[in-house]
Amino acid sequence: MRKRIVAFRRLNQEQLTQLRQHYDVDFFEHHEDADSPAFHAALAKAHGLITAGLKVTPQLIDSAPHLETIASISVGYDNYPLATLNERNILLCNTPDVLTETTADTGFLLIMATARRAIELASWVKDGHWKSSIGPDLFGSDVHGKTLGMVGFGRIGAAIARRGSLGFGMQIRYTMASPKPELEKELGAQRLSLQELLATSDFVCVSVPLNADTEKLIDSAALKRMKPNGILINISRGKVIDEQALIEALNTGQIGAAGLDVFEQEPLPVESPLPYMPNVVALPHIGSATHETRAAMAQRAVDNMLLALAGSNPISPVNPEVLTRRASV
Ligand SMILES: NC(=O)C1=CN([C@@H]2O[C@H](COP(=O)(O)OP(=O)(O)OC[C@H]3O[C@@H](n4cnc5c(N)ncnc54)[C@H](OP(=O)(O)O)[C@@H]3O)[C@@H](O)[C@H]2O)C=CC1
Ligand SMILES: O=CC(=O)O
Repeated sequence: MRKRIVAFRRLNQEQLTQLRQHYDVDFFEHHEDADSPAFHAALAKAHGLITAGLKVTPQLIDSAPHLETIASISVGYDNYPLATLNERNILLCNTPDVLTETTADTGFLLIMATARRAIELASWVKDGHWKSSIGPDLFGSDVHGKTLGMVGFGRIGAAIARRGSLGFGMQIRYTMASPKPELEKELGAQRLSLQELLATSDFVCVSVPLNADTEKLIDSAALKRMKPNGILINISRGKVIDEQALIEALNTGQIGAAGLDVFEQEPLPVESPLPYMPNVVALPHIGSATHETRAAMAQRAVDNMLLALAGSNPISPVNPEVLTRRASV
């Protein structure tokens, strides 16, 4: 009997055809489908789950007794109950590398847009305020030559730092990462404690994963340590920052501005003040959202799934210990 795959969002026809050469595939294209009886019925029979943006709970895993492999169309895996997956010997795969440069582009877009007040001033022009040349009340601040503090210095953090150092002559600091001697050499990066980095960086850019250690890492005390005109960028996950504390810090002028791609709750609740604050650039979680990169991520998920269900090693497993355990049975 052919194995079955549930595919939830973001796959194109070619990718579905590729999967269907080997497996029966139930495809659910829309976010709302996750609440449908058809989705749950399909999951009850599935050996593989390919998904983007689905909150996978232990209960959901319980309702999928045949599940062997999950291929997430994302690099972050805070949406998955890793302990439950490990208990059930379910392999989880993600999509590192293929989205690194695009997400770093978005990170740098936030740096530029906040420092130069680009969104605020574009609205100002649209609203018909441009009657004469602008004065200092609308000036921004330089990006080149400034200090960029990376909270997390992995794939995406390093790619943002590279843009800052090589393109804009920024001084790079990093924290919340093991020592990176090669990057220190390449970029002149300096490893500091979180407290030192916050106090000395013009831009603080968060690129750590969300987990128990990093939740609310940037809290009210951390925000108080930042420079008065400091700019906070978040390209990782909303819950790494205490959002209420951030709103207060922005309102009281404790920090200069924030560029945010991610939020505690997504989509951002309509009552959130963040998108309306002049010193905030709020984007709808578009770190990797280009045609090229989203296609590459979906393809990586398909490749991971095909390899894993065929009993081979996938390209990017999150919990490879499952493979070792399977091999020893
Ligand atoms: N906005 C968006 O659309 C996107 C957001 N993301 C987010 O960005 C995150 C980072 O991605 P990526 O750079 O590829 O990941 P990496 O694993 O390459 O980098 C993570 C960095 O965080 C550091 N780190 C610090 N504390 C922890 C901890 N408690 N647990 C794990 N790592 C820690 C790591 O340290 P060390 O170097 O010592 O391992 C590493 O430097 C993703 O997890 C995801 O949440 C990713 C893609 C798009
Ligand atoms: O947020 C996106 C991801 O790939 O993680």
